[in-house]
Amino acid sequence: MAPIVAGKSSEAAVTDINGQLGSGLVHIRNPHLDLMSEDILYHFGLGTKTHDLPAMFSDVKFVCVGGSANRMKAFALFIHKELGYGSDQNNIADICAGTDRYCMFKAGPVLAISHGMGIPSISIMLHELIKLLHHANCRDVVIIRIGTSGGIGMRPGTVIITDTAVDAFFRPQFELTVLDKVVIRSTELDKELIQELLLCSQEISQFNTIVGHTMCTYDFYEGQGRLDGALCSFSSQDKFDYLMRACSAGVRNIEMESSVFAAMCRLCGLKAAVVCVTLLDRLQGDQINIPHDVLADYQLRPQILIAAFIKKHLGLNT
Ligand SMILES: O=P(O)(O)O[C@@H]1C[C@H](O)[C@@H](CO)O1
Ligand SMILES: O=c1cc[nH]c(=O)[nH]1
Repeated sequence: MAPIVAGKSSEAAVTDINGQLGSGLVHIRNPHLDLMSEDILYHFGLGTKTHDLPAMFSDVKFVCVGGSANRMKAFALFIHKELGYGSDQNNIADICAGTDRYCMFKAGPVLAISHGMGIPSISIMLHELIKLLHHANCRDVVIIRIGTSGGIGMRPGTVIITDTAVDAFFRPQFELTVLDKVVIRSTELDKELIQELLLCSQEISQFNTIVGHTMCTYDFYEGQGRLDGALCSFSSQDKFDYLMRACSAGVRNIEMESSVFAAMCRLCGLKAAVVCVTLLDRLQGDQINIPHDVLADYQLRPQILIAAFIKKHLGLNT
């Protein structure tokens, strides 16, 4: 089946998006939505008739997303304190408490949301998040994924800012089957935002941060060339050769959400970035066996960088 390549149509999309970016509004690319009298954001437990979304969210300027609910709650508490709103846990309530699919916390202009693991999970969250930002009339929103990853030839604890998310063939694209057609979308991320984040990390100077390609896979084990899953059909040499080819193609880390995140945010005119810490060097092994306190310290690194970035944007001292 011939895929629908996003080449020409995505160029048209960029023109569209630029127009939309002028107003700063989120670009919803679905004509059916206007015909609906109510929109239920089922996995958030929110809706346009049951909740006053503009009153709840119109001041949102930064959205931070990550896989784990606990990490995103910890980030919400951290940013709440960093922005000077205090450290009282009681001030942070889960806005999606009506459902256990995702959790969502708000600290002033910052929204923190968990997205679970993998492309299907983050993509459902993004559909509802992007519609939420649209219904709430949010403007000039920056969205950042703060996650964990496996590095390739990187010292564990290195923070990688993604320039382009690539697939398992190292192509800068995300493929989705829509009806019975394969749709291909670009996974390029905002260059200006990448440089701003890199500068921020140099200013805080607390950990090594680099810019590179991030490979996004559909699986943690075989899909990332691990030898320690329940199934494995390749040799350790095959694994090593594949990771070395990825490295030669510019891939510096591997995770499981960046491609659909980049593609959807780009098409909807959202300035987006992916910032992931590496938990291990995949050329050295597959198992994540670092002590709990080291893991906690590593997971904090993208949060520290993004907190500094947000504070800088808000004109607060870092
Ligand atoms: O945001 P997180 O740390 O969940 O991202 C990576 C990619 C997968 O979701 C998960 C695998 O452990 O970690
Ligand atoms: O190796 C790793 C570590 C975290 N997340 C991944 O997807 N892969």
